[in-house]
Amino acid sequence: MFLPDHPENFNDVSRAMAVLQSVTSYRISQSIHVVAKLGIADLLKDGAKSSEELAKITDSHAPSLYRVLRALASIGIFAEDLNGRFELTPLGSCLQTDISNSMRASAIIRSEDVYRKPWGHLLHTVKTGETAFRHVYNMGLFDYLAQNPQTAELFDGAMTNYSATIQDAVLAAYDFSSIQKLVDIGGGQGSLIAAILTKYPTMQGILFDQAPVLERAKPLLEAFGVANRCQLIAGDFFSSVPNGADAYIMKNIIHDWDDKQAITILNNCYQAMPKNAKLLLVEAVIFPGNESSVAKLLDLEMLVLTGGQERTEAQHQALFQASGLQLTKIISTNSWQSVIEGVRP
Ligand SMILES: C[S@@+](CC[C@H](N)C(=O)[O-])C[C@H]1O[C@@H](n2cnc3c(N)ncnc32)[C@H](O)[C@@H]1O
Repeated sequence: MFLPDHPENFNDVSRAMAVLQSVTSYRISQSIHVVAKLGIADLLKDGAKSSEELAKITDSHAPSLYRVLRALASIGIFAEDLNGRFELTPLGSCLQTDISNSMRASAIIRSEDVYRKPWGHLLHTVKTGETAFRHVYNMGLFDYLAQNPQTAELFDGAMTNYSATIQDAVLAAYDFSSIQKLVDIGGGQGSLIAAILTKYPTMQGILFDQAPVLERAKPLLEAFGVANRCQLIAGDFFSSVPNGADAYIMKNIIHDWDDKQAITILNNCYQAMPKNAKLLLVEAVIFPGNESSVAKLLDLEMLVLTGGQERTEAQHQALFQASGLQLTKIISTNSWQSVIEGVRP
């Protein structure tokens, strides 16, 4: 956060500068987008390179690339040495491709048209309540992704990046040991179910998502060595979900949808669940108060892109109740997401 924690302690100029830093943060996101897209962090993983060398490999304009790298070095993304060569820093390392804490796909997609154009229409959403994405593209985000496979691949990669940052916290906070068969509804590329199946070697899994997404999930499940215990089932969670498992998990699904749609998905789970089966949501819970909150900012992505929302405990409770489910507990994790556990009574 750029804004000072206690703005009342700052003078007029420092307050104005703090606001200006937030207002101009696009300079940073656009610059990170460029270096992520050019794969600069991957090119630096074996050692420092000059902007001329990097420009030659990436077919770029060296003086312009230098200015972008210099600016990013000023905020710790890279470091420039005395010979004008750039090297990776711990922050810049996160822009590499094949590492567990990679944010490269996230950095790229955030400044692509699929995100950037709708964000330019936030005012329209605030004036009318219409989701900016629908206003711009005349369809929902997931229909757009189905029609744009390259963007969809990037989106899945960004979700996988995101998941990697919280799934250890989920595994540490929640005991899955009583579960024999777990269905991950809208599980994307399967990184969460793969991590759970790895920790629980006798558990069987089902990864449920749209067919093209499942195609992209196969390599990840194979890489984790769990493909033989994880069935892939394609379908539409607005119609039905696989029957008869003793637990169902949905990570960052319900927040994509408005209350009516969320209740339809939850009720389809209810219909498929045997008595006493568990439903687990991995979602943010919005708490009252003005503390800085990842969830309150992510909520704006839902406002702009999907038409969903991040929810308070009472709002989650109301969704469960309207779907026939009983919310049993909310377990906070060592991340900004919680595990919300429910049961089919
Ligand atoms: C925000 S992503 C979450 C992916 C994954 N759970 C994660 O946290 O990384 C939403 C997922 O829902 C899937 N999805 C969207 N609409 C769907 C539908 N109607 N039926 C099944 N899956 C759907 C998308 O393909 C995508 O994988």
